[in-house]
Amino acid sequence: GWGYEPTNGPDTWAADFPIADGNRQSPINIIPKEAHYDPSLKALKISYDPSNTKGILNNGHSFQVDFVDDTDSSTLTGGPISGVYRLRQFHFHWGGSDNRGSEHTLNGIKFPCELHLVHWNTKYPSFGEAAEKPDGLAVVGVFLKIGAANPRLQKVLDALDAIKNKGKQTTFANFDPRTLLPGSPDYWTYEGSLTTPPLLESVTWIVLKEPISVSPAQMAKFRSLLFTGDGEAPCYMVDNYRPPQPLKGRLVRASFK
Ligand SMILES: Nc1nnc(SCC(=O)Nc2ccc(S(N)(=O)=O)cc2)s1
Ligand SMILES: [Zn+2]
Repeated sequence: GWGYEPTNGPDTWAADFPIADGNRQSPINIIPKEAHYDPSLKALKISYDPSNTKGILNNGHSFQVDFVDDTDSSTLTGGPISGVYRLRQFHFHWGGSDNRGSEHTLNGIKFPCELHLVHWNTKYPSFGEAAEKPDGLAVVGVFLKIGAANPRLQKVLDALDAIKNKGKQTTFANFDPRTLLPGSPDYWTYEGSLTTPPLLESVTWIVLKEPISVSPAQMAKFRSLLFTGDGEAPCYMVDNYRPPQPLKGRLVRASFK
């Protein structure tokens, strides 16, 4: 199956997922000077209910915190989207060292890590259905930059020892992902795709301008996870990021001047 090694990594994905060479692929390199300020863009409205937290899973590509999404209790509205999108899960992408790891880049600069909060449009009956529609998903991306330890991350990182191997999951409750968001509401937005197979072109990307902090020791926790299952030759879960893809004429809009 697909992965991030030389034999199954991003450069090989087009063989099984031809949409990899599509016209609205993600991530992209964001060049702030080439983004278009759009005064009609609304503020993001994010409201999460921590009691919707369902669990934490090592899926062999990243780890994700899953949310109960059978009601409108954890939602994203406003910003560039219309209607109500429900939080499904959040996960991260990171590098084997601090000079790489993010999927989106800023003026070609890679951050050590990037958080994705995945939401689906409730005009569709399920995540799976929404994932197949051009306006089906909205993912909020947050850059992490090396600095002081981030206490908001710690509860997530403390759960990683219990999900070291692919397929492992454990209970994880009462987490408010809002605590992971930076103070500034400023964002860039563009029409893109899932950044892993099936690479579906169904994502309205909302990338926040202000990074949050992560310490070197906290980055080491991310890098302690394994891509591999129990009993397999261990392979550290690092460099699980897709590099930037061609813009192909797309507009990147900014919510700020
Ligand atoms: N019918 C379908 N069910 N599930 C899928 S794909 C499962 C899924 O959530 N994939 C996913 C892949 C990448 C991203 S990301 N990195 O945020 O673009 C988010 C989510 S398609
Ligand atoms: Zn992601």
